[in-house]
Amino acid sequence: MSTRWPPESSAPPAFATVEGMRTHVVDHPLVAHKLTTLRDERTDSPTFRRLADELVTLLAYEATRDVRTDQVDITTPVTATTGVRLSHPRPLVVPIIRAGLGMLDGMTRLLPTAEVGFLGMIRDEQTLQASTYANRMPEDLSGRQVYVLDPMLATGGTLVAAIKELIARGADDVTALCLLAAPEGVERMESELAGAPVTVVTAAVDERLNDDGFIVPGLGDAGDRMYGTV
Ligand SMILES: O=P(O)(O)OC[C@H]1O[C@H](OP(=O)(O)OP(=O)(O)O)[C@H](O)[C@@H]1O
Ligand SMILES: O=c1cc[nH]c(=O)[nH]1
Ligand SMILES: [Mg+2]
Repeated sequence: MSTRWPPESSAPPAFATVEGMRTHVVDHPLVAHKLTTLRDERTDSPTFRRLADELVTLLAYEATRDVRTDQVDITTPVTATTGVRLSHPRPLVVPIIRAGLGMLDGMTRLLPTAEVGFLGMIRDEQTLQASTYANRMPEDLSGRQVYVLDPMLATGGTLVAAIKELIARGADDVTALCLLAAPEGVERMESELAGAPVTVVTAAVDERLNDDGFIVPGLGDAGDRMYGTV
């Protein structure tokens, strides 16, 4: 079950569980407002970058709902009490270069102590196959929570490959933050990562992919719009 774009009704937020993988569509008027401007072809690169940054911070609020914490004792100016702090080891944030880099500041604004790793991936325009051209991540991710940043979940090839690599290194809890997802990509994630500890948090699940593998209605090529290469 997913909330589709355009919305058909004032449906409640979708939070679906399929064999372990969860898809969470953040249903909030501010998210919808910013996403609409992001989609608009008239939006220029500086505005696109600013909106992507703002949207990530809103998504991150939901995506970090299960971030691990430890109880700590503190003393306020009034009395002793208990609270929580983020656990060690710290979460790892992995932006998928190129377009995912535009989501990094928005994420680390909420998680300033997170470690950051990098994956450079590109999707072949003809075959739509994803390949990795850069990998700078800790070798051992045993027991780590990881947040992957990629604005577009289209066929799912990029995110499935990225998440398989993280799980192979030992990550035991992976959350992907995407600005937009296609139903085809969500279904591929659910089938190829069935049973894996994976959550997708997105601002919307759109209608479909077109013949070129682009999300419809989508927002075009996120990397090109972010970095002005159109
Ligand atoms: O779900 P998929 O079908 O794999 O497509 C999604 C990927 O495509 C885009 O990257 P692109 O290859 O355009 O690289 P870029 O970020 O450098 O522009 C996007 O940023 C995702 O990483
Ligand atoms: O619609 C799409 C699909 C893949 N990558 C993008 O940037 N946009
Ligand atoms: Mg691109």
